[in-house]
Amino acid sequence: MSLSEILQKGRVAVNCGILGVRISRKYIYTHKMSEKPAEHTASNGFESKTPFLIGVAGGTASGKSTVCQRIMEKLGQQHKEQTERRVVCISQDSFYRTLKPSERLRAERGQFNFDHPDAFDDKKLLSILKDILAGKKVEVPEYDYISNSISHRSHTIYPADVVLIEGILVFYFPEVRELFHMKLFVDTDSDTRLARRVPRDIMERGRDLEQVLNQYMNFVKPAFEEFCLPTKKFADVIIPRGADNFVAIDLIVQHISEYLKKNSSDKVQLQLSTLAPSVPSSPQRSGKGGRPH
Ligand SMILES: Nc1ncnc2c1ncn2[C@@H]1O[C@H](COP(=O)(O)OP(=O)(O)O)[C@@H](O)[C@H]1O
Ligand SMILES: O=c1ccn([C@@H]2O[C@H](COP(=O)(O)O)[C@@H](O)[C@H]2O)c(=O)[nH]1
Repeated sequence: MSLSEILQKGRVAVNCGILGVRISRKYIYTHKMSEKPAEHTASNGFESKTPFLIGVAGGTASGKSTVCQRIMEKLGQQHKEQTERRVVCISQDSFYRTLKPSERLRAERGQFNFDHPDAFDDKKLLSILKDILAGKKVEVPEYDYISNSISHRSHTIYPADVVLIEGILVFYFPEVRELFHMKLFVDTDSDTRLARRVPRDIMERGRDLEQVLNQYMNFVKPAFEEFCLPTKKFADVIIPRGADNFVAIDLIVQHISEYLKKNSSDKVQLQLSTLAPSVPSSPQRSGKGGRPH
């Protein structure tokens, strides 16, 4: 059964161990109304030909970016020129707010809470998302984790059919949350997340082991429990094990590709070469004997 068929079935909460699907009444309404998805009557108040906006939340290092990357790859978007992309991805990290001098000093000592909602400029995020939904081209800054600040570089996000926005707290701010047509939550076990965050922060974000562990225990873990985890309830689709969950990713890709196909009469043909369901080739992939997370 395809994800869209599941979506037509009514208000259900399914978790078959592979893919947790939680569908709100509002969401079903949106999709039942959208026989022609190109003109989806958005539940977010934006009507007609606005991009299909997908929020991807989950704890740090749960695999949000990797899941988005897989979705882009499977839709043949990853290697396209920015101007040609029909699916684009943005990170919430681009919307960290500028720190005051005293906060900057604390951040340098690993004593600033980057996992608290106050660390973000949610108004700016909201305004950019509204521009995207209005079909505008926007500039999204790059975040520099070494200097703990927005860098001088930015990416131009051209109007696209589908926009993914990933981040730890994308479902936290109600006005932002309400803009999404689809909400995904990447649900990866916390030990696995910590085991991934340590090497990533050391190798890619210029931290040392002590800093990473202190920050994790003092800020990341408590803030995850207080602010991120409670937003799981807003998700339409929960993806256990993140990017390892080939079945969930295939279902999501199938749903997006159906949307794109119906929306593509006047646009370039999609290259859906990799849409066939992935065949489990290892115990880890099939879930038999793989890592227990
Ligand atoms: N399924 C996976 N198996 C192994 N490593 C993974 C997997 N998913 C993500 N990673 C690695 O874990 C780290 C965090 O993943 P990432 O996708 O950046 O998470 P997030 O965007 O949620 O912070 C990265 O180094 C990434 O390469
Ligand atoms: O300057 C910064 C900004 C953020 N962080 C940490 O990043 C993660 C969010 O990014 P993910 O890719 O989702 O992990 C968050 O937990 C912050 O603690 C940082 O360390 N420094």
